[in-house]
Amino acid sequence: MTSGSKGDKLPSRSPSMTALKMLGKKLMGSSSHVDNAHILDTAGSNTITPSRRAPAGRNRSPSLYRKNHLGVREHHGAIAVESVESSSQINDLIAHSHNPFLPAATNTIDQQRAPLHPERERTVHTHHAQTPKRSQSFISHNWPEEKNIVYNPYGLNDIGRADTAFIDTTNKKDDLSFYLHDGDAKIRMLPLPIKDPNEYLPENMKQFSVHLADNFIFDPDNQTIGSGGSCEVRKVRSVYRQKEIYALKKLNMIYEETPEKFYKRCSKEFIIAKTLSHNIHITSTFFLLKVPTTTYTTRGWGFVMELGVFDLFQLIERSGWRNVPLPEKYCIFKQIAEAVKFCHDNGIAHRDLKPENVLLSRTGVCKLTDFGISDWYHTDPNDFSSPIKVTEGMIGSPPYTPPEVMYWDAKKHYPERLQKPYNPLKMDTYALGIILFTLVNNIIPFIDSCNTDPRFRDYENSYSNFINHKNPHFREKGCHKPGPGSEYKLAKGFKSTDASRVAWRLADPNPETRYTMEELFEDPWFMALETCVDPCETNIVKEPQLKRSTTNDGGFYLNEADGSKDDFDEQTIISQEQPHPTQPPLYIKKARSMLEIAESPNIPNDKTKKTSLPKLPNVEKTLSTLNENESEQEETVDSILDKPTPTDSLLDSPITTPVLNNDTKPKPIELPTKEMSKLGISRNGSINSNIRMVREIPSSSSLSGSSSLRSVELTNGATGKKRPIHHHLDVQSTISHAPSMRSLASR
Ligand SMILES: Nc1ncnc2c1ncn2[C@@H]1O[C@H](COP(=O)(O)OP(=O)(O)OP(=O)(O)O)[C@@H](O)[C@H]1O
Repeated sequence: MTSGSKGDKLPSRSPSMTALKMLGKKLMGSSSHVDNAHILDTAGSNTITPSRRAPAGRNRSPSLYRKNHLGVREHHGAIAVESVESSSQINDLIAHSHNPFLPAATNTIDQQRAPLHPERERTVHTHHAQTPKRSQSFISHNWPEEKNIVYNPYGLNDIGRADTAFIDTTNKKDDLSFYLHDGDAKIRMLPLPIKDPNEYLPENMKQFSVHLADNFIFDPDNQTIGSGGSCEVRKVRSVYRQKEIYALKKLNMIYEETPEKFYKRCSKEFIIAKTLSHNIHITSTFFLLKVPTTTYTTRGWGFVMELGVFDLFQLIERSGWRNVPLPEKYCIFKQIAEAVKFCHDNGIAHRDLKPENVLLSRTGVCKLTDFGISDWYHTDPNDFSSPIKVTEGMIGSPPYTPPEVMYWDAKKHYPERLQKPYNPLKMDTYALGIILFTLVNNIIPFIDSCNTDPRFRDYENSYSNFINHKNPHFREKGCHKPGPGSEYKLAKGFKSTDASRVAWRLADPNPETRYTMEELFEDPWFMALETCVDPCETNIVKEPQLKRSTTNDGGFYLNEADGSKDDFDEQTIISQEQPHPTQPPLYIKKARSMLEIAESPNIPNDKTKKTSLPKLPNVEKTLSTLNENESEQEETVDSILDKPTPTDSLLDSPITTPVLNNDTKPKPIELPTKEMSKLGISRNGSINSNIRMVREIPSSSSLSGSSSLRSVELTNGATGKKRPIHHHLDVQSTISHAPSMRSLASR
């Protein structure tokens, strides 16, 4: 059961933090943070440079929920990659931003030479101020700098490509993709041809098939089950086993992003997500595929992922959440902590932890997702003994973003001296602390983790008060004395001074003394927490089968591994119809007769030879639905994919629990240098990928109720997936359609 009615067919925008903030406003009886600009004027003069004070009543975005990704830069241990820019400098760069890909010709030349000083070539570029036509929902977002585009010997692929003309996003006249909207002003269309994801993936991740339509079909209800700043999430089914349902995270190119940057950003997210897809607390990400244009989706790239039932935010916002016993909340917290630990153990900092990025499986297992701004945190991503790479710039989602990162928020106008490189791991531990506060108090503790927020100032004062008067050793390593008690507003809800210790130590405003993950896992209270999931359980969702792969000439290859499976009992013939005079024929298959199957159960399977395979049903339908204008286009695989894919009316199978059967152990990340170069990732692992905007929350109707899930959990008990201690999905909701939240969020 979700926050919305089951019959609701309209995808609802997420109330997200806006809703929490609204709730916070109600519960805490304080003025909204939209009014906080004046606080800047009244805050201590030592922290705010008068000349930089925000004018009272400055016009902030109606959307309080936002992610800022302005001017993120990385340091490599002691080696600074470039001089520190202040907010004002960043703003200057915004005003004079240029795209490192520019001009296209220069860019391709640049790609052919190794820079003498790659770091120097990374300059900060932001687009925050000069977006010509930004949709309302993007107003509050800072745009990622264009940086870290380094020597890319493989970028030669771009030479002569149609999309090189689109690289200049600062010059809208030349950027034809700017005009290629799908009707939604937010989303830009990628120029054709859509690039092959394999071009951007390291050898060990290259995929047999790169087209969604080869092996998947859209779920018939075709609903958006979630969306974020640069994605929309829909259900897809395996062509072969239609009961197997997965999530397709369709990635959108956004304003100011070049196609090349889009490809690099998405492939980086995919590589990280896939690398981590070996843990029960990480949402499995399977494939990075080309997605065709459909009735509701524009062409592009998308991830096929494990399907979550809903995210943790949606659970917390339910009215019944406040009745959830603390041990169950702590169980959720520990599961998230396990996920974060796994990321860190694998060299990755998540950097955007928040309830929206924790999905719940059908059996109530918490799974971390959204690695869109995650990064390798070692200076050498392949060497886990190398120093931690510190970060600069504003990233993340307030209030889960710690104070040391908030100093980089240009909107806060903090003095430069406060903007110091920070440890991304401490970002994650701080966010864990805020998540724990939120789980326990049913509300975020404050809106921004910085002193422009009066609630945060209260918290800081309480922190100092507790240390000065109650426990002077509180911040010392190994001190497990009781934390603050019920006399402190943000400790009361824990009903345990041990639990409050953990929350406060994690959300320590001072990063130097903040709990590390190691300290968290050594904390006696945390260690004693019982979870309903065995943390050693490595079973993850079964990877969908890829059996067919479209070739460049429109035919298909058969996957040797899967091709002889008995559920694939067709034979192929060559179609008489040719899609285009210049194109070779499409290969289609006809069903084999029972006699033929009996005579030869297995299909001859020679992977070196192109096997004639069926033109997929959806592609066939697609071809028949070409509209006049589009049919004038030369038909390539890409153009076929670009046509609407009709939904398959035969799909009416009930949703079933994906099979959990993978025993793969976590592996350290191994990313060859050349592959990293190809991705535009420097040796320090940095890449400009920090693009975040307003998110939406799935329509509740797309999500299943929990009553049937309990039985799933119990029947699966024998496989050891989850101990039936808690059922985290059983949270009542009586305010599923709070209009104020929805309407505010959808403004
Ligand atoms: N695999 C999935 N199964 C079900 N729902 C999902 C899945 N992945 C994402 N969602 C839903 O879509 C939302 C947005 O997804 P995600 O956070 O990955 O996108 P994003 O563009 O990075 O969003 P944001 O801007 O909030 O970070 C999630 O909060 C969740 O509600």
